[in-house]
Amino acid sequence: MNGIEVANLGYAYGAKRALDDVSFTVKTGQFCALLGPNGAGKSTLFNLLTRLFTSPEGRIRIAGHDLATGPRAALANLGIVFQQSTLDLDLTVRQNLSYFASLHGISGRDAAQRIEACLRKLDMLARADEKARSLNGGHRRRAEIARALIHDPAVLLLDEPTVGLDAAARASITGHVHDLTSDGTTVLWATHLTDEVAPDDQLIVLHNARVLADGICQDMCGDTPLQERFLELTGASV
Ligand SMILES: Nc1ncnc2c1ncn2[C@@H]1O[C@H](COP(=O)(O)OP(=O)(O)OP(=O)(O)O)[C@@H](O)[C@H]1O
Repeated sequence: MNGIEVANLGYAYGAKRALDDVSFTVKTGQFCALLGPNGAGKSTLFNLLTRLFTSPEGRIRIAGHDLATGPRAALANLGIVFQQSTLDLDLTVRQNLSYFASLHGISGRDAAQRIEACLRKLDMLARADEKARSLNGGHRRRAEIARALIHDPAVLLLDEPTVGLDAAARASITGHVHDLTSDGTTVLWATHLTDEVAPDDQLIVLHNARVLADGICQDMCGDTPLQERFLELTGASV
């Protein structure tokens, strides 16, 4: 089974085509970087994958579940990290995760064990009882990623999760999220930063509403640096 299947997806804002005949598959346990310049259609795609938007054009399957005909099962398999932080800054990290666990109907010992396990995956257990407000930007992001894993989703979506962070925090978060694939989590990571993509990641280049390229990064680039290859493909600046 694949983590994500998107087939012939289209979306328009009035006359403006934001996605046009977009198709791709992300295998279970694969890290997939969705790379595109501003306006490529990344946010629109995320809004469709999370069902904030719906479209009559095309089909989306999450962990084998059709998002249109089986939205409950599809969304239960989805963890989401939005570009803007949604932590409650007055709660501790543990309380933020506990709140999310409740929303998913998880409580008691089960919730406590999941919170510990998710925080451990992001190397955030030592900060569990600190208020979110006292954390730096990188740690806040790691807490949010841990929170997105609380219901053990098969697929994790992250929309430009490193925006506004320094190089060290970006590298740490990128590394932690790559590690999540080792237990079979499928990751779709939207970015416009080529240094967040590893050679064996799947890379989908989105430009002007269409998929320009889809493959394993090192196969796509050969000896050419990704930044250069990206510019060749899009003619855009990153
Ligand atoms: N509400 C809207 N009405 C009209 N056009 C829109 C609307 N939202 C987005 N668009 C257009 O649709 C296209 C795709 O936008 P989208 O936000 O999905 O791109 P993006 O890749 O996420 O860009 P960014 O990195 O800047 O967030 C762009 O040309 C954008 O101007």
